[in-house]
Amino acid sequence: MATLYQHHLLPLQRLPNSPRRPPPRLRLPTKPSRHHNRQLRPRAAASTTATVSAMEDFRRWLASHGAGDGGKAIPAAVPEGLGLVAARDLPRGEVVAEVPKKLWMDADAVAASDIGRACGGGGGLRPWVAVALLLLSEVARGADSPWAPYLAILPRQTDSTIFWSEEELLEIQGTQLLSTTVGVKEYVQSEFDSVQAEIISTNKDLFPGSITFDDFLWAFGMLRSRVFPELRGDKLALIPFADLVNHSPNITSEGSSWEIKGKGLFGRELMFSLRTPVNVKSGQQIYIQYDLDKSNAELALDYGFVESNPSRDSFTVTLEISESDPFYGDKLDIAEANGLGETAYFDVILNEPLPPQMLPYLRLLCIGGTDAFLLEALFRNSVWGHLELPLSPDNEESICQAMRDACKSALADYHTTIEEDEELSGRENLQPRLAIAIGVRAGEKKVLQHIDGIFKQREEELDGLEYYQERRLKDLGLVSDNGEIIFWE
Ligand SMILES: C[S@@+](CC[C@H](N)C(=O)[O-])C[C@H]1O[C@@H](n2cnc3c(N)ncnc32)[C@H](O)[C@@H]1O
Repeated sequence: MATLYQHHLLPLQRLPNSPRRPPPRLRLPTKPSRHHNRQLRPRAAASTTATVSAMEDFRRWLASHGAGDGGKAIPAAVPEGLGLVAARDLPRGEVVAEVPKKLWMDADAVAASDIGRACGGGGGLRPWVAVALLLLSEVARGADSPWAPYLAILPRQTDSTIFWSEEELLEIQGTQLLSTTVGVKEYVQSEFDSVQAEIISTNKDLFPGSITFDDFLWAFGMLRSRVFPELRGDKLALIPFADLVNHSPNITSEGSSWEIKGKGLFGRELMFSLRTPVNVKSGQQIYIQYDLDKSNAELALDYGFVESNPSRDSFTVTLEISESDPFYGDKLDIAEANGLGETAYFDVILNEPLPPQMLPYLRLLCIGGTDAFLLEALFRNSVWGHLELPLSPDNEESICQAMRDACKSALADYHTTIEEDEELSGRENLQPRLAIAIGVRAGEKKVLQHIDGIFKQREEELDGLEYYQERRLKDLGLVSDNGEIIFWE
């Protein structure tokens, strides 16, 4: 029988970011922004002044390195923290920021740095770990760092769930987002443990103060929220200036808003070039679309915001062939032959049909009794085709029941109802993190209700469906047009 995982309630006390941890000792950027945990650390008036001068330093730094593009976009304070504001009317497609490679924090910058020298060019490290270490070591250098004006304007936090306190995480109790957040932090912790042992503790000169897990998590969070999606993996790079551009849900164009091109003599100097995807009036903020494919949970985890668009509400259904299933081996063979495995993940989106392979996989999991003959080797090449349509009333009823039970039990694990969430979300002056929590948990529940609705409707239609045996008889010409079985007189 199938095992259905809806989500995992993870013990909060295991979060690596427990308040018992000592505060970070590395001096991280102090840019005040709305991302500061307002409840715990209200913005100090003095630091606002520091930001103004930090912004001026940053603009000067950009100008002195030939970054910009004729001053069309100006880094400025905006509701999302910092952003890019149009200095004049800009038509769609206009280049608004050009950033030469010498300013990027990427694998080549790591290789050329002391970090690169300390670890053989940095090539043995995961790309994000290498750039994270570069970021932290440059922060440690303070004013001596060539990137100092950029580092000074980076936020101390975003509203990504990786930065939430345990109390804030309680607001997403029972959600898949909590489970993912805990998993990501555990992953970052394990990477931190190894670089701490192998690089940080053995290169005290590069990291004169101690680097804590919170520092490393900050670096991870900066990369996660600022790297342009296509620049992941080996190409991972922080692009100062261009990375100030914020996201707007109103921009729905598919194409990329940026490119890397050669400039200068023989096009030798690489330049990151950002374009505005829409017309922007002078004084308005320039926005792009970060990623049309990300769910609200992914937006919350990566960037610390969500959208009210229902197509961002999604729930990942995890299905698994149970090892105790008497047909485990055959079912696994069939799943593998069709590109799936013992465990399969299906992202269901609100108000959209189920992913195409979900029903066949579910039917496979629930095969038993008189349908088991389909698992025989004789059917191996054709079985998936049969699974795409209902097999038998018993099998179809089992998948409906399994999914409806799973949805019911998942819905029972949330600590609020959709109605309560909707009431809360209508309140004024909602804290950004609470608004994210409400958006994600309401979205997950709506998707679970949507899945339940699909299987409820199917349950009601069970009698009217056509099953394998009828299809087979039809193929053999043994069923008349009105559905009667043809007998010989
Ligand atoms: C690439 S950075 C953009 C620059 C950033 N605003 C800053 O102050 O440095 C991405 C971060 O900007 C913020 N952001 C971008 N678009 C946003 C939006 N539509 N709503 C809320 N925050 C947004 C989030 O904190 C996100 O993690």
